[in-house]
Amino acid sequence: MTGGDADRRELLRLLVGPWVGKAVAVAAELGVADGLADGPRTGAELADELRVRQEPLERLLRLLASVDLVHDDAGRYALTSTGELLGSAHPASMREQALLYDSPYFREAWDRLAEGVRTGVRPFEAAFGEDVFSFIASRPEEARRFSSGMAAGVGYADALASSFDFSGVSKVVDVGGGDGAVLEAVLSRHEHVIGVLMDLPAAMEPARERLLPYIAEGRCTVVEGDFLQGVPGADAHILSRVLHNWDDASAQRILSNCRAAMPAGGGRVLIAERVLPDHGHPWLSLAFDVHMMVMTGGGERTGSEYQSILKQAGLRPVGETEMPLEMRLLEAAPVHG
Ligand SMILES: C[S@@+](CC[C@H](N)C(=O)[O-])C[C@H]1O[C@@H](n2cnc3c(N)ncnc32)[C@H](O)[C@@H]1O
Repeated sequence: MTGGDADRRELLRLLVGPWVGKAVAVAAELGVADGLADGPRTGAELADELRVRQEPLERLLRLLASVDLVHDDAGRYALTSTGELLGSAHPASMREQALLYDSPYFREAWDRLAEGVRTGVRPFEAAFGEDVFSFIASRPEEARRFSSGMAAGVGYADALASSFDFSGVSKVVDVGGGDGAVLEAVLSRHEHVIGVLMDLPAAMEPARERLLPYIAEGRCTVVEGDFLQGVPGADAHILSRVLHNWDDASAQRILSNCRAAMPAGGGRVLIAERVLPDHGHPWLSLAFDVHMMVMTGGGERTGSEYQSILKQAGLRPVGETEMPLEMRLLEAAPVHG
């Protein structure tokens, strides 16, 4: 029978999803994981440390326990391995991603989803009258939060740096490289490679901060530029989570600009994206597909859709590797080269 208790609970689980997401973001904001990083605490100890009220904190913690972010350790709250990722000092910390996804402008853009589906307008632009990158450009606090939130979501950077054979590459350009988390992974693993990070002005400061050791060594430069106009030359161009922000015409333009900046007879474009399968419903990739529709007017593509935009840009796929978080590394080479 349909409409039984199990169906209703399942639907309710989805409907209250935003409440749970908000509770996780609030835990990140209050520093719950930092407060538990050195070991289990009673509710009273944690409330004292975080300077919050014990009773509402314990109710928040009970909800976090229901989704396996904390657990009961002999009457004290302790982090699970998932909960540890909300700690700001964790090497793979996702705290900044939790804070970014809770940004009011993310929510306001999502509030326009119905309008976007009804009329085809871009929800972010309907909400704010400009595109997301212009919006961020005039708000330094949001630019910083965007950079650190994106960097916290780059849990595939080491996989990218080790999946591709960089032995024949002397110079790499990270096109739209954000705060440089991907380029940092490449430069740290491949000491013979020099790198250029290219992005909009708002990304310059966080990128220079992260890449400072490599800039000091003379192995890295950080440059402002518009990838729709052109990109610096290199043996390899990285496009990590860039193409999914753009419609096909602009994505082709970015790829053509990389193609034009490749050395005669070679070069690679390394595309890190979620690639939609022809069949099946991978929830993470599909959630990001709708998120891209809301935020940028872009979207995730299937393998054949990537092949088609590569072809239009004079490129051909030459390799594909699975990475964590449903990400893939697509390698492309010039069609004639
Ligand atoms: C989704 S972020 C990805 C950042 C980084 N590659 C990563 O994977 O973490 C997209 C990046 O594209 C940059 N961007 C947007 N429009 C650009 C343009 N016209 N020229 C250069 N960079 C641009 C943004 O500033 C942002 O850093």
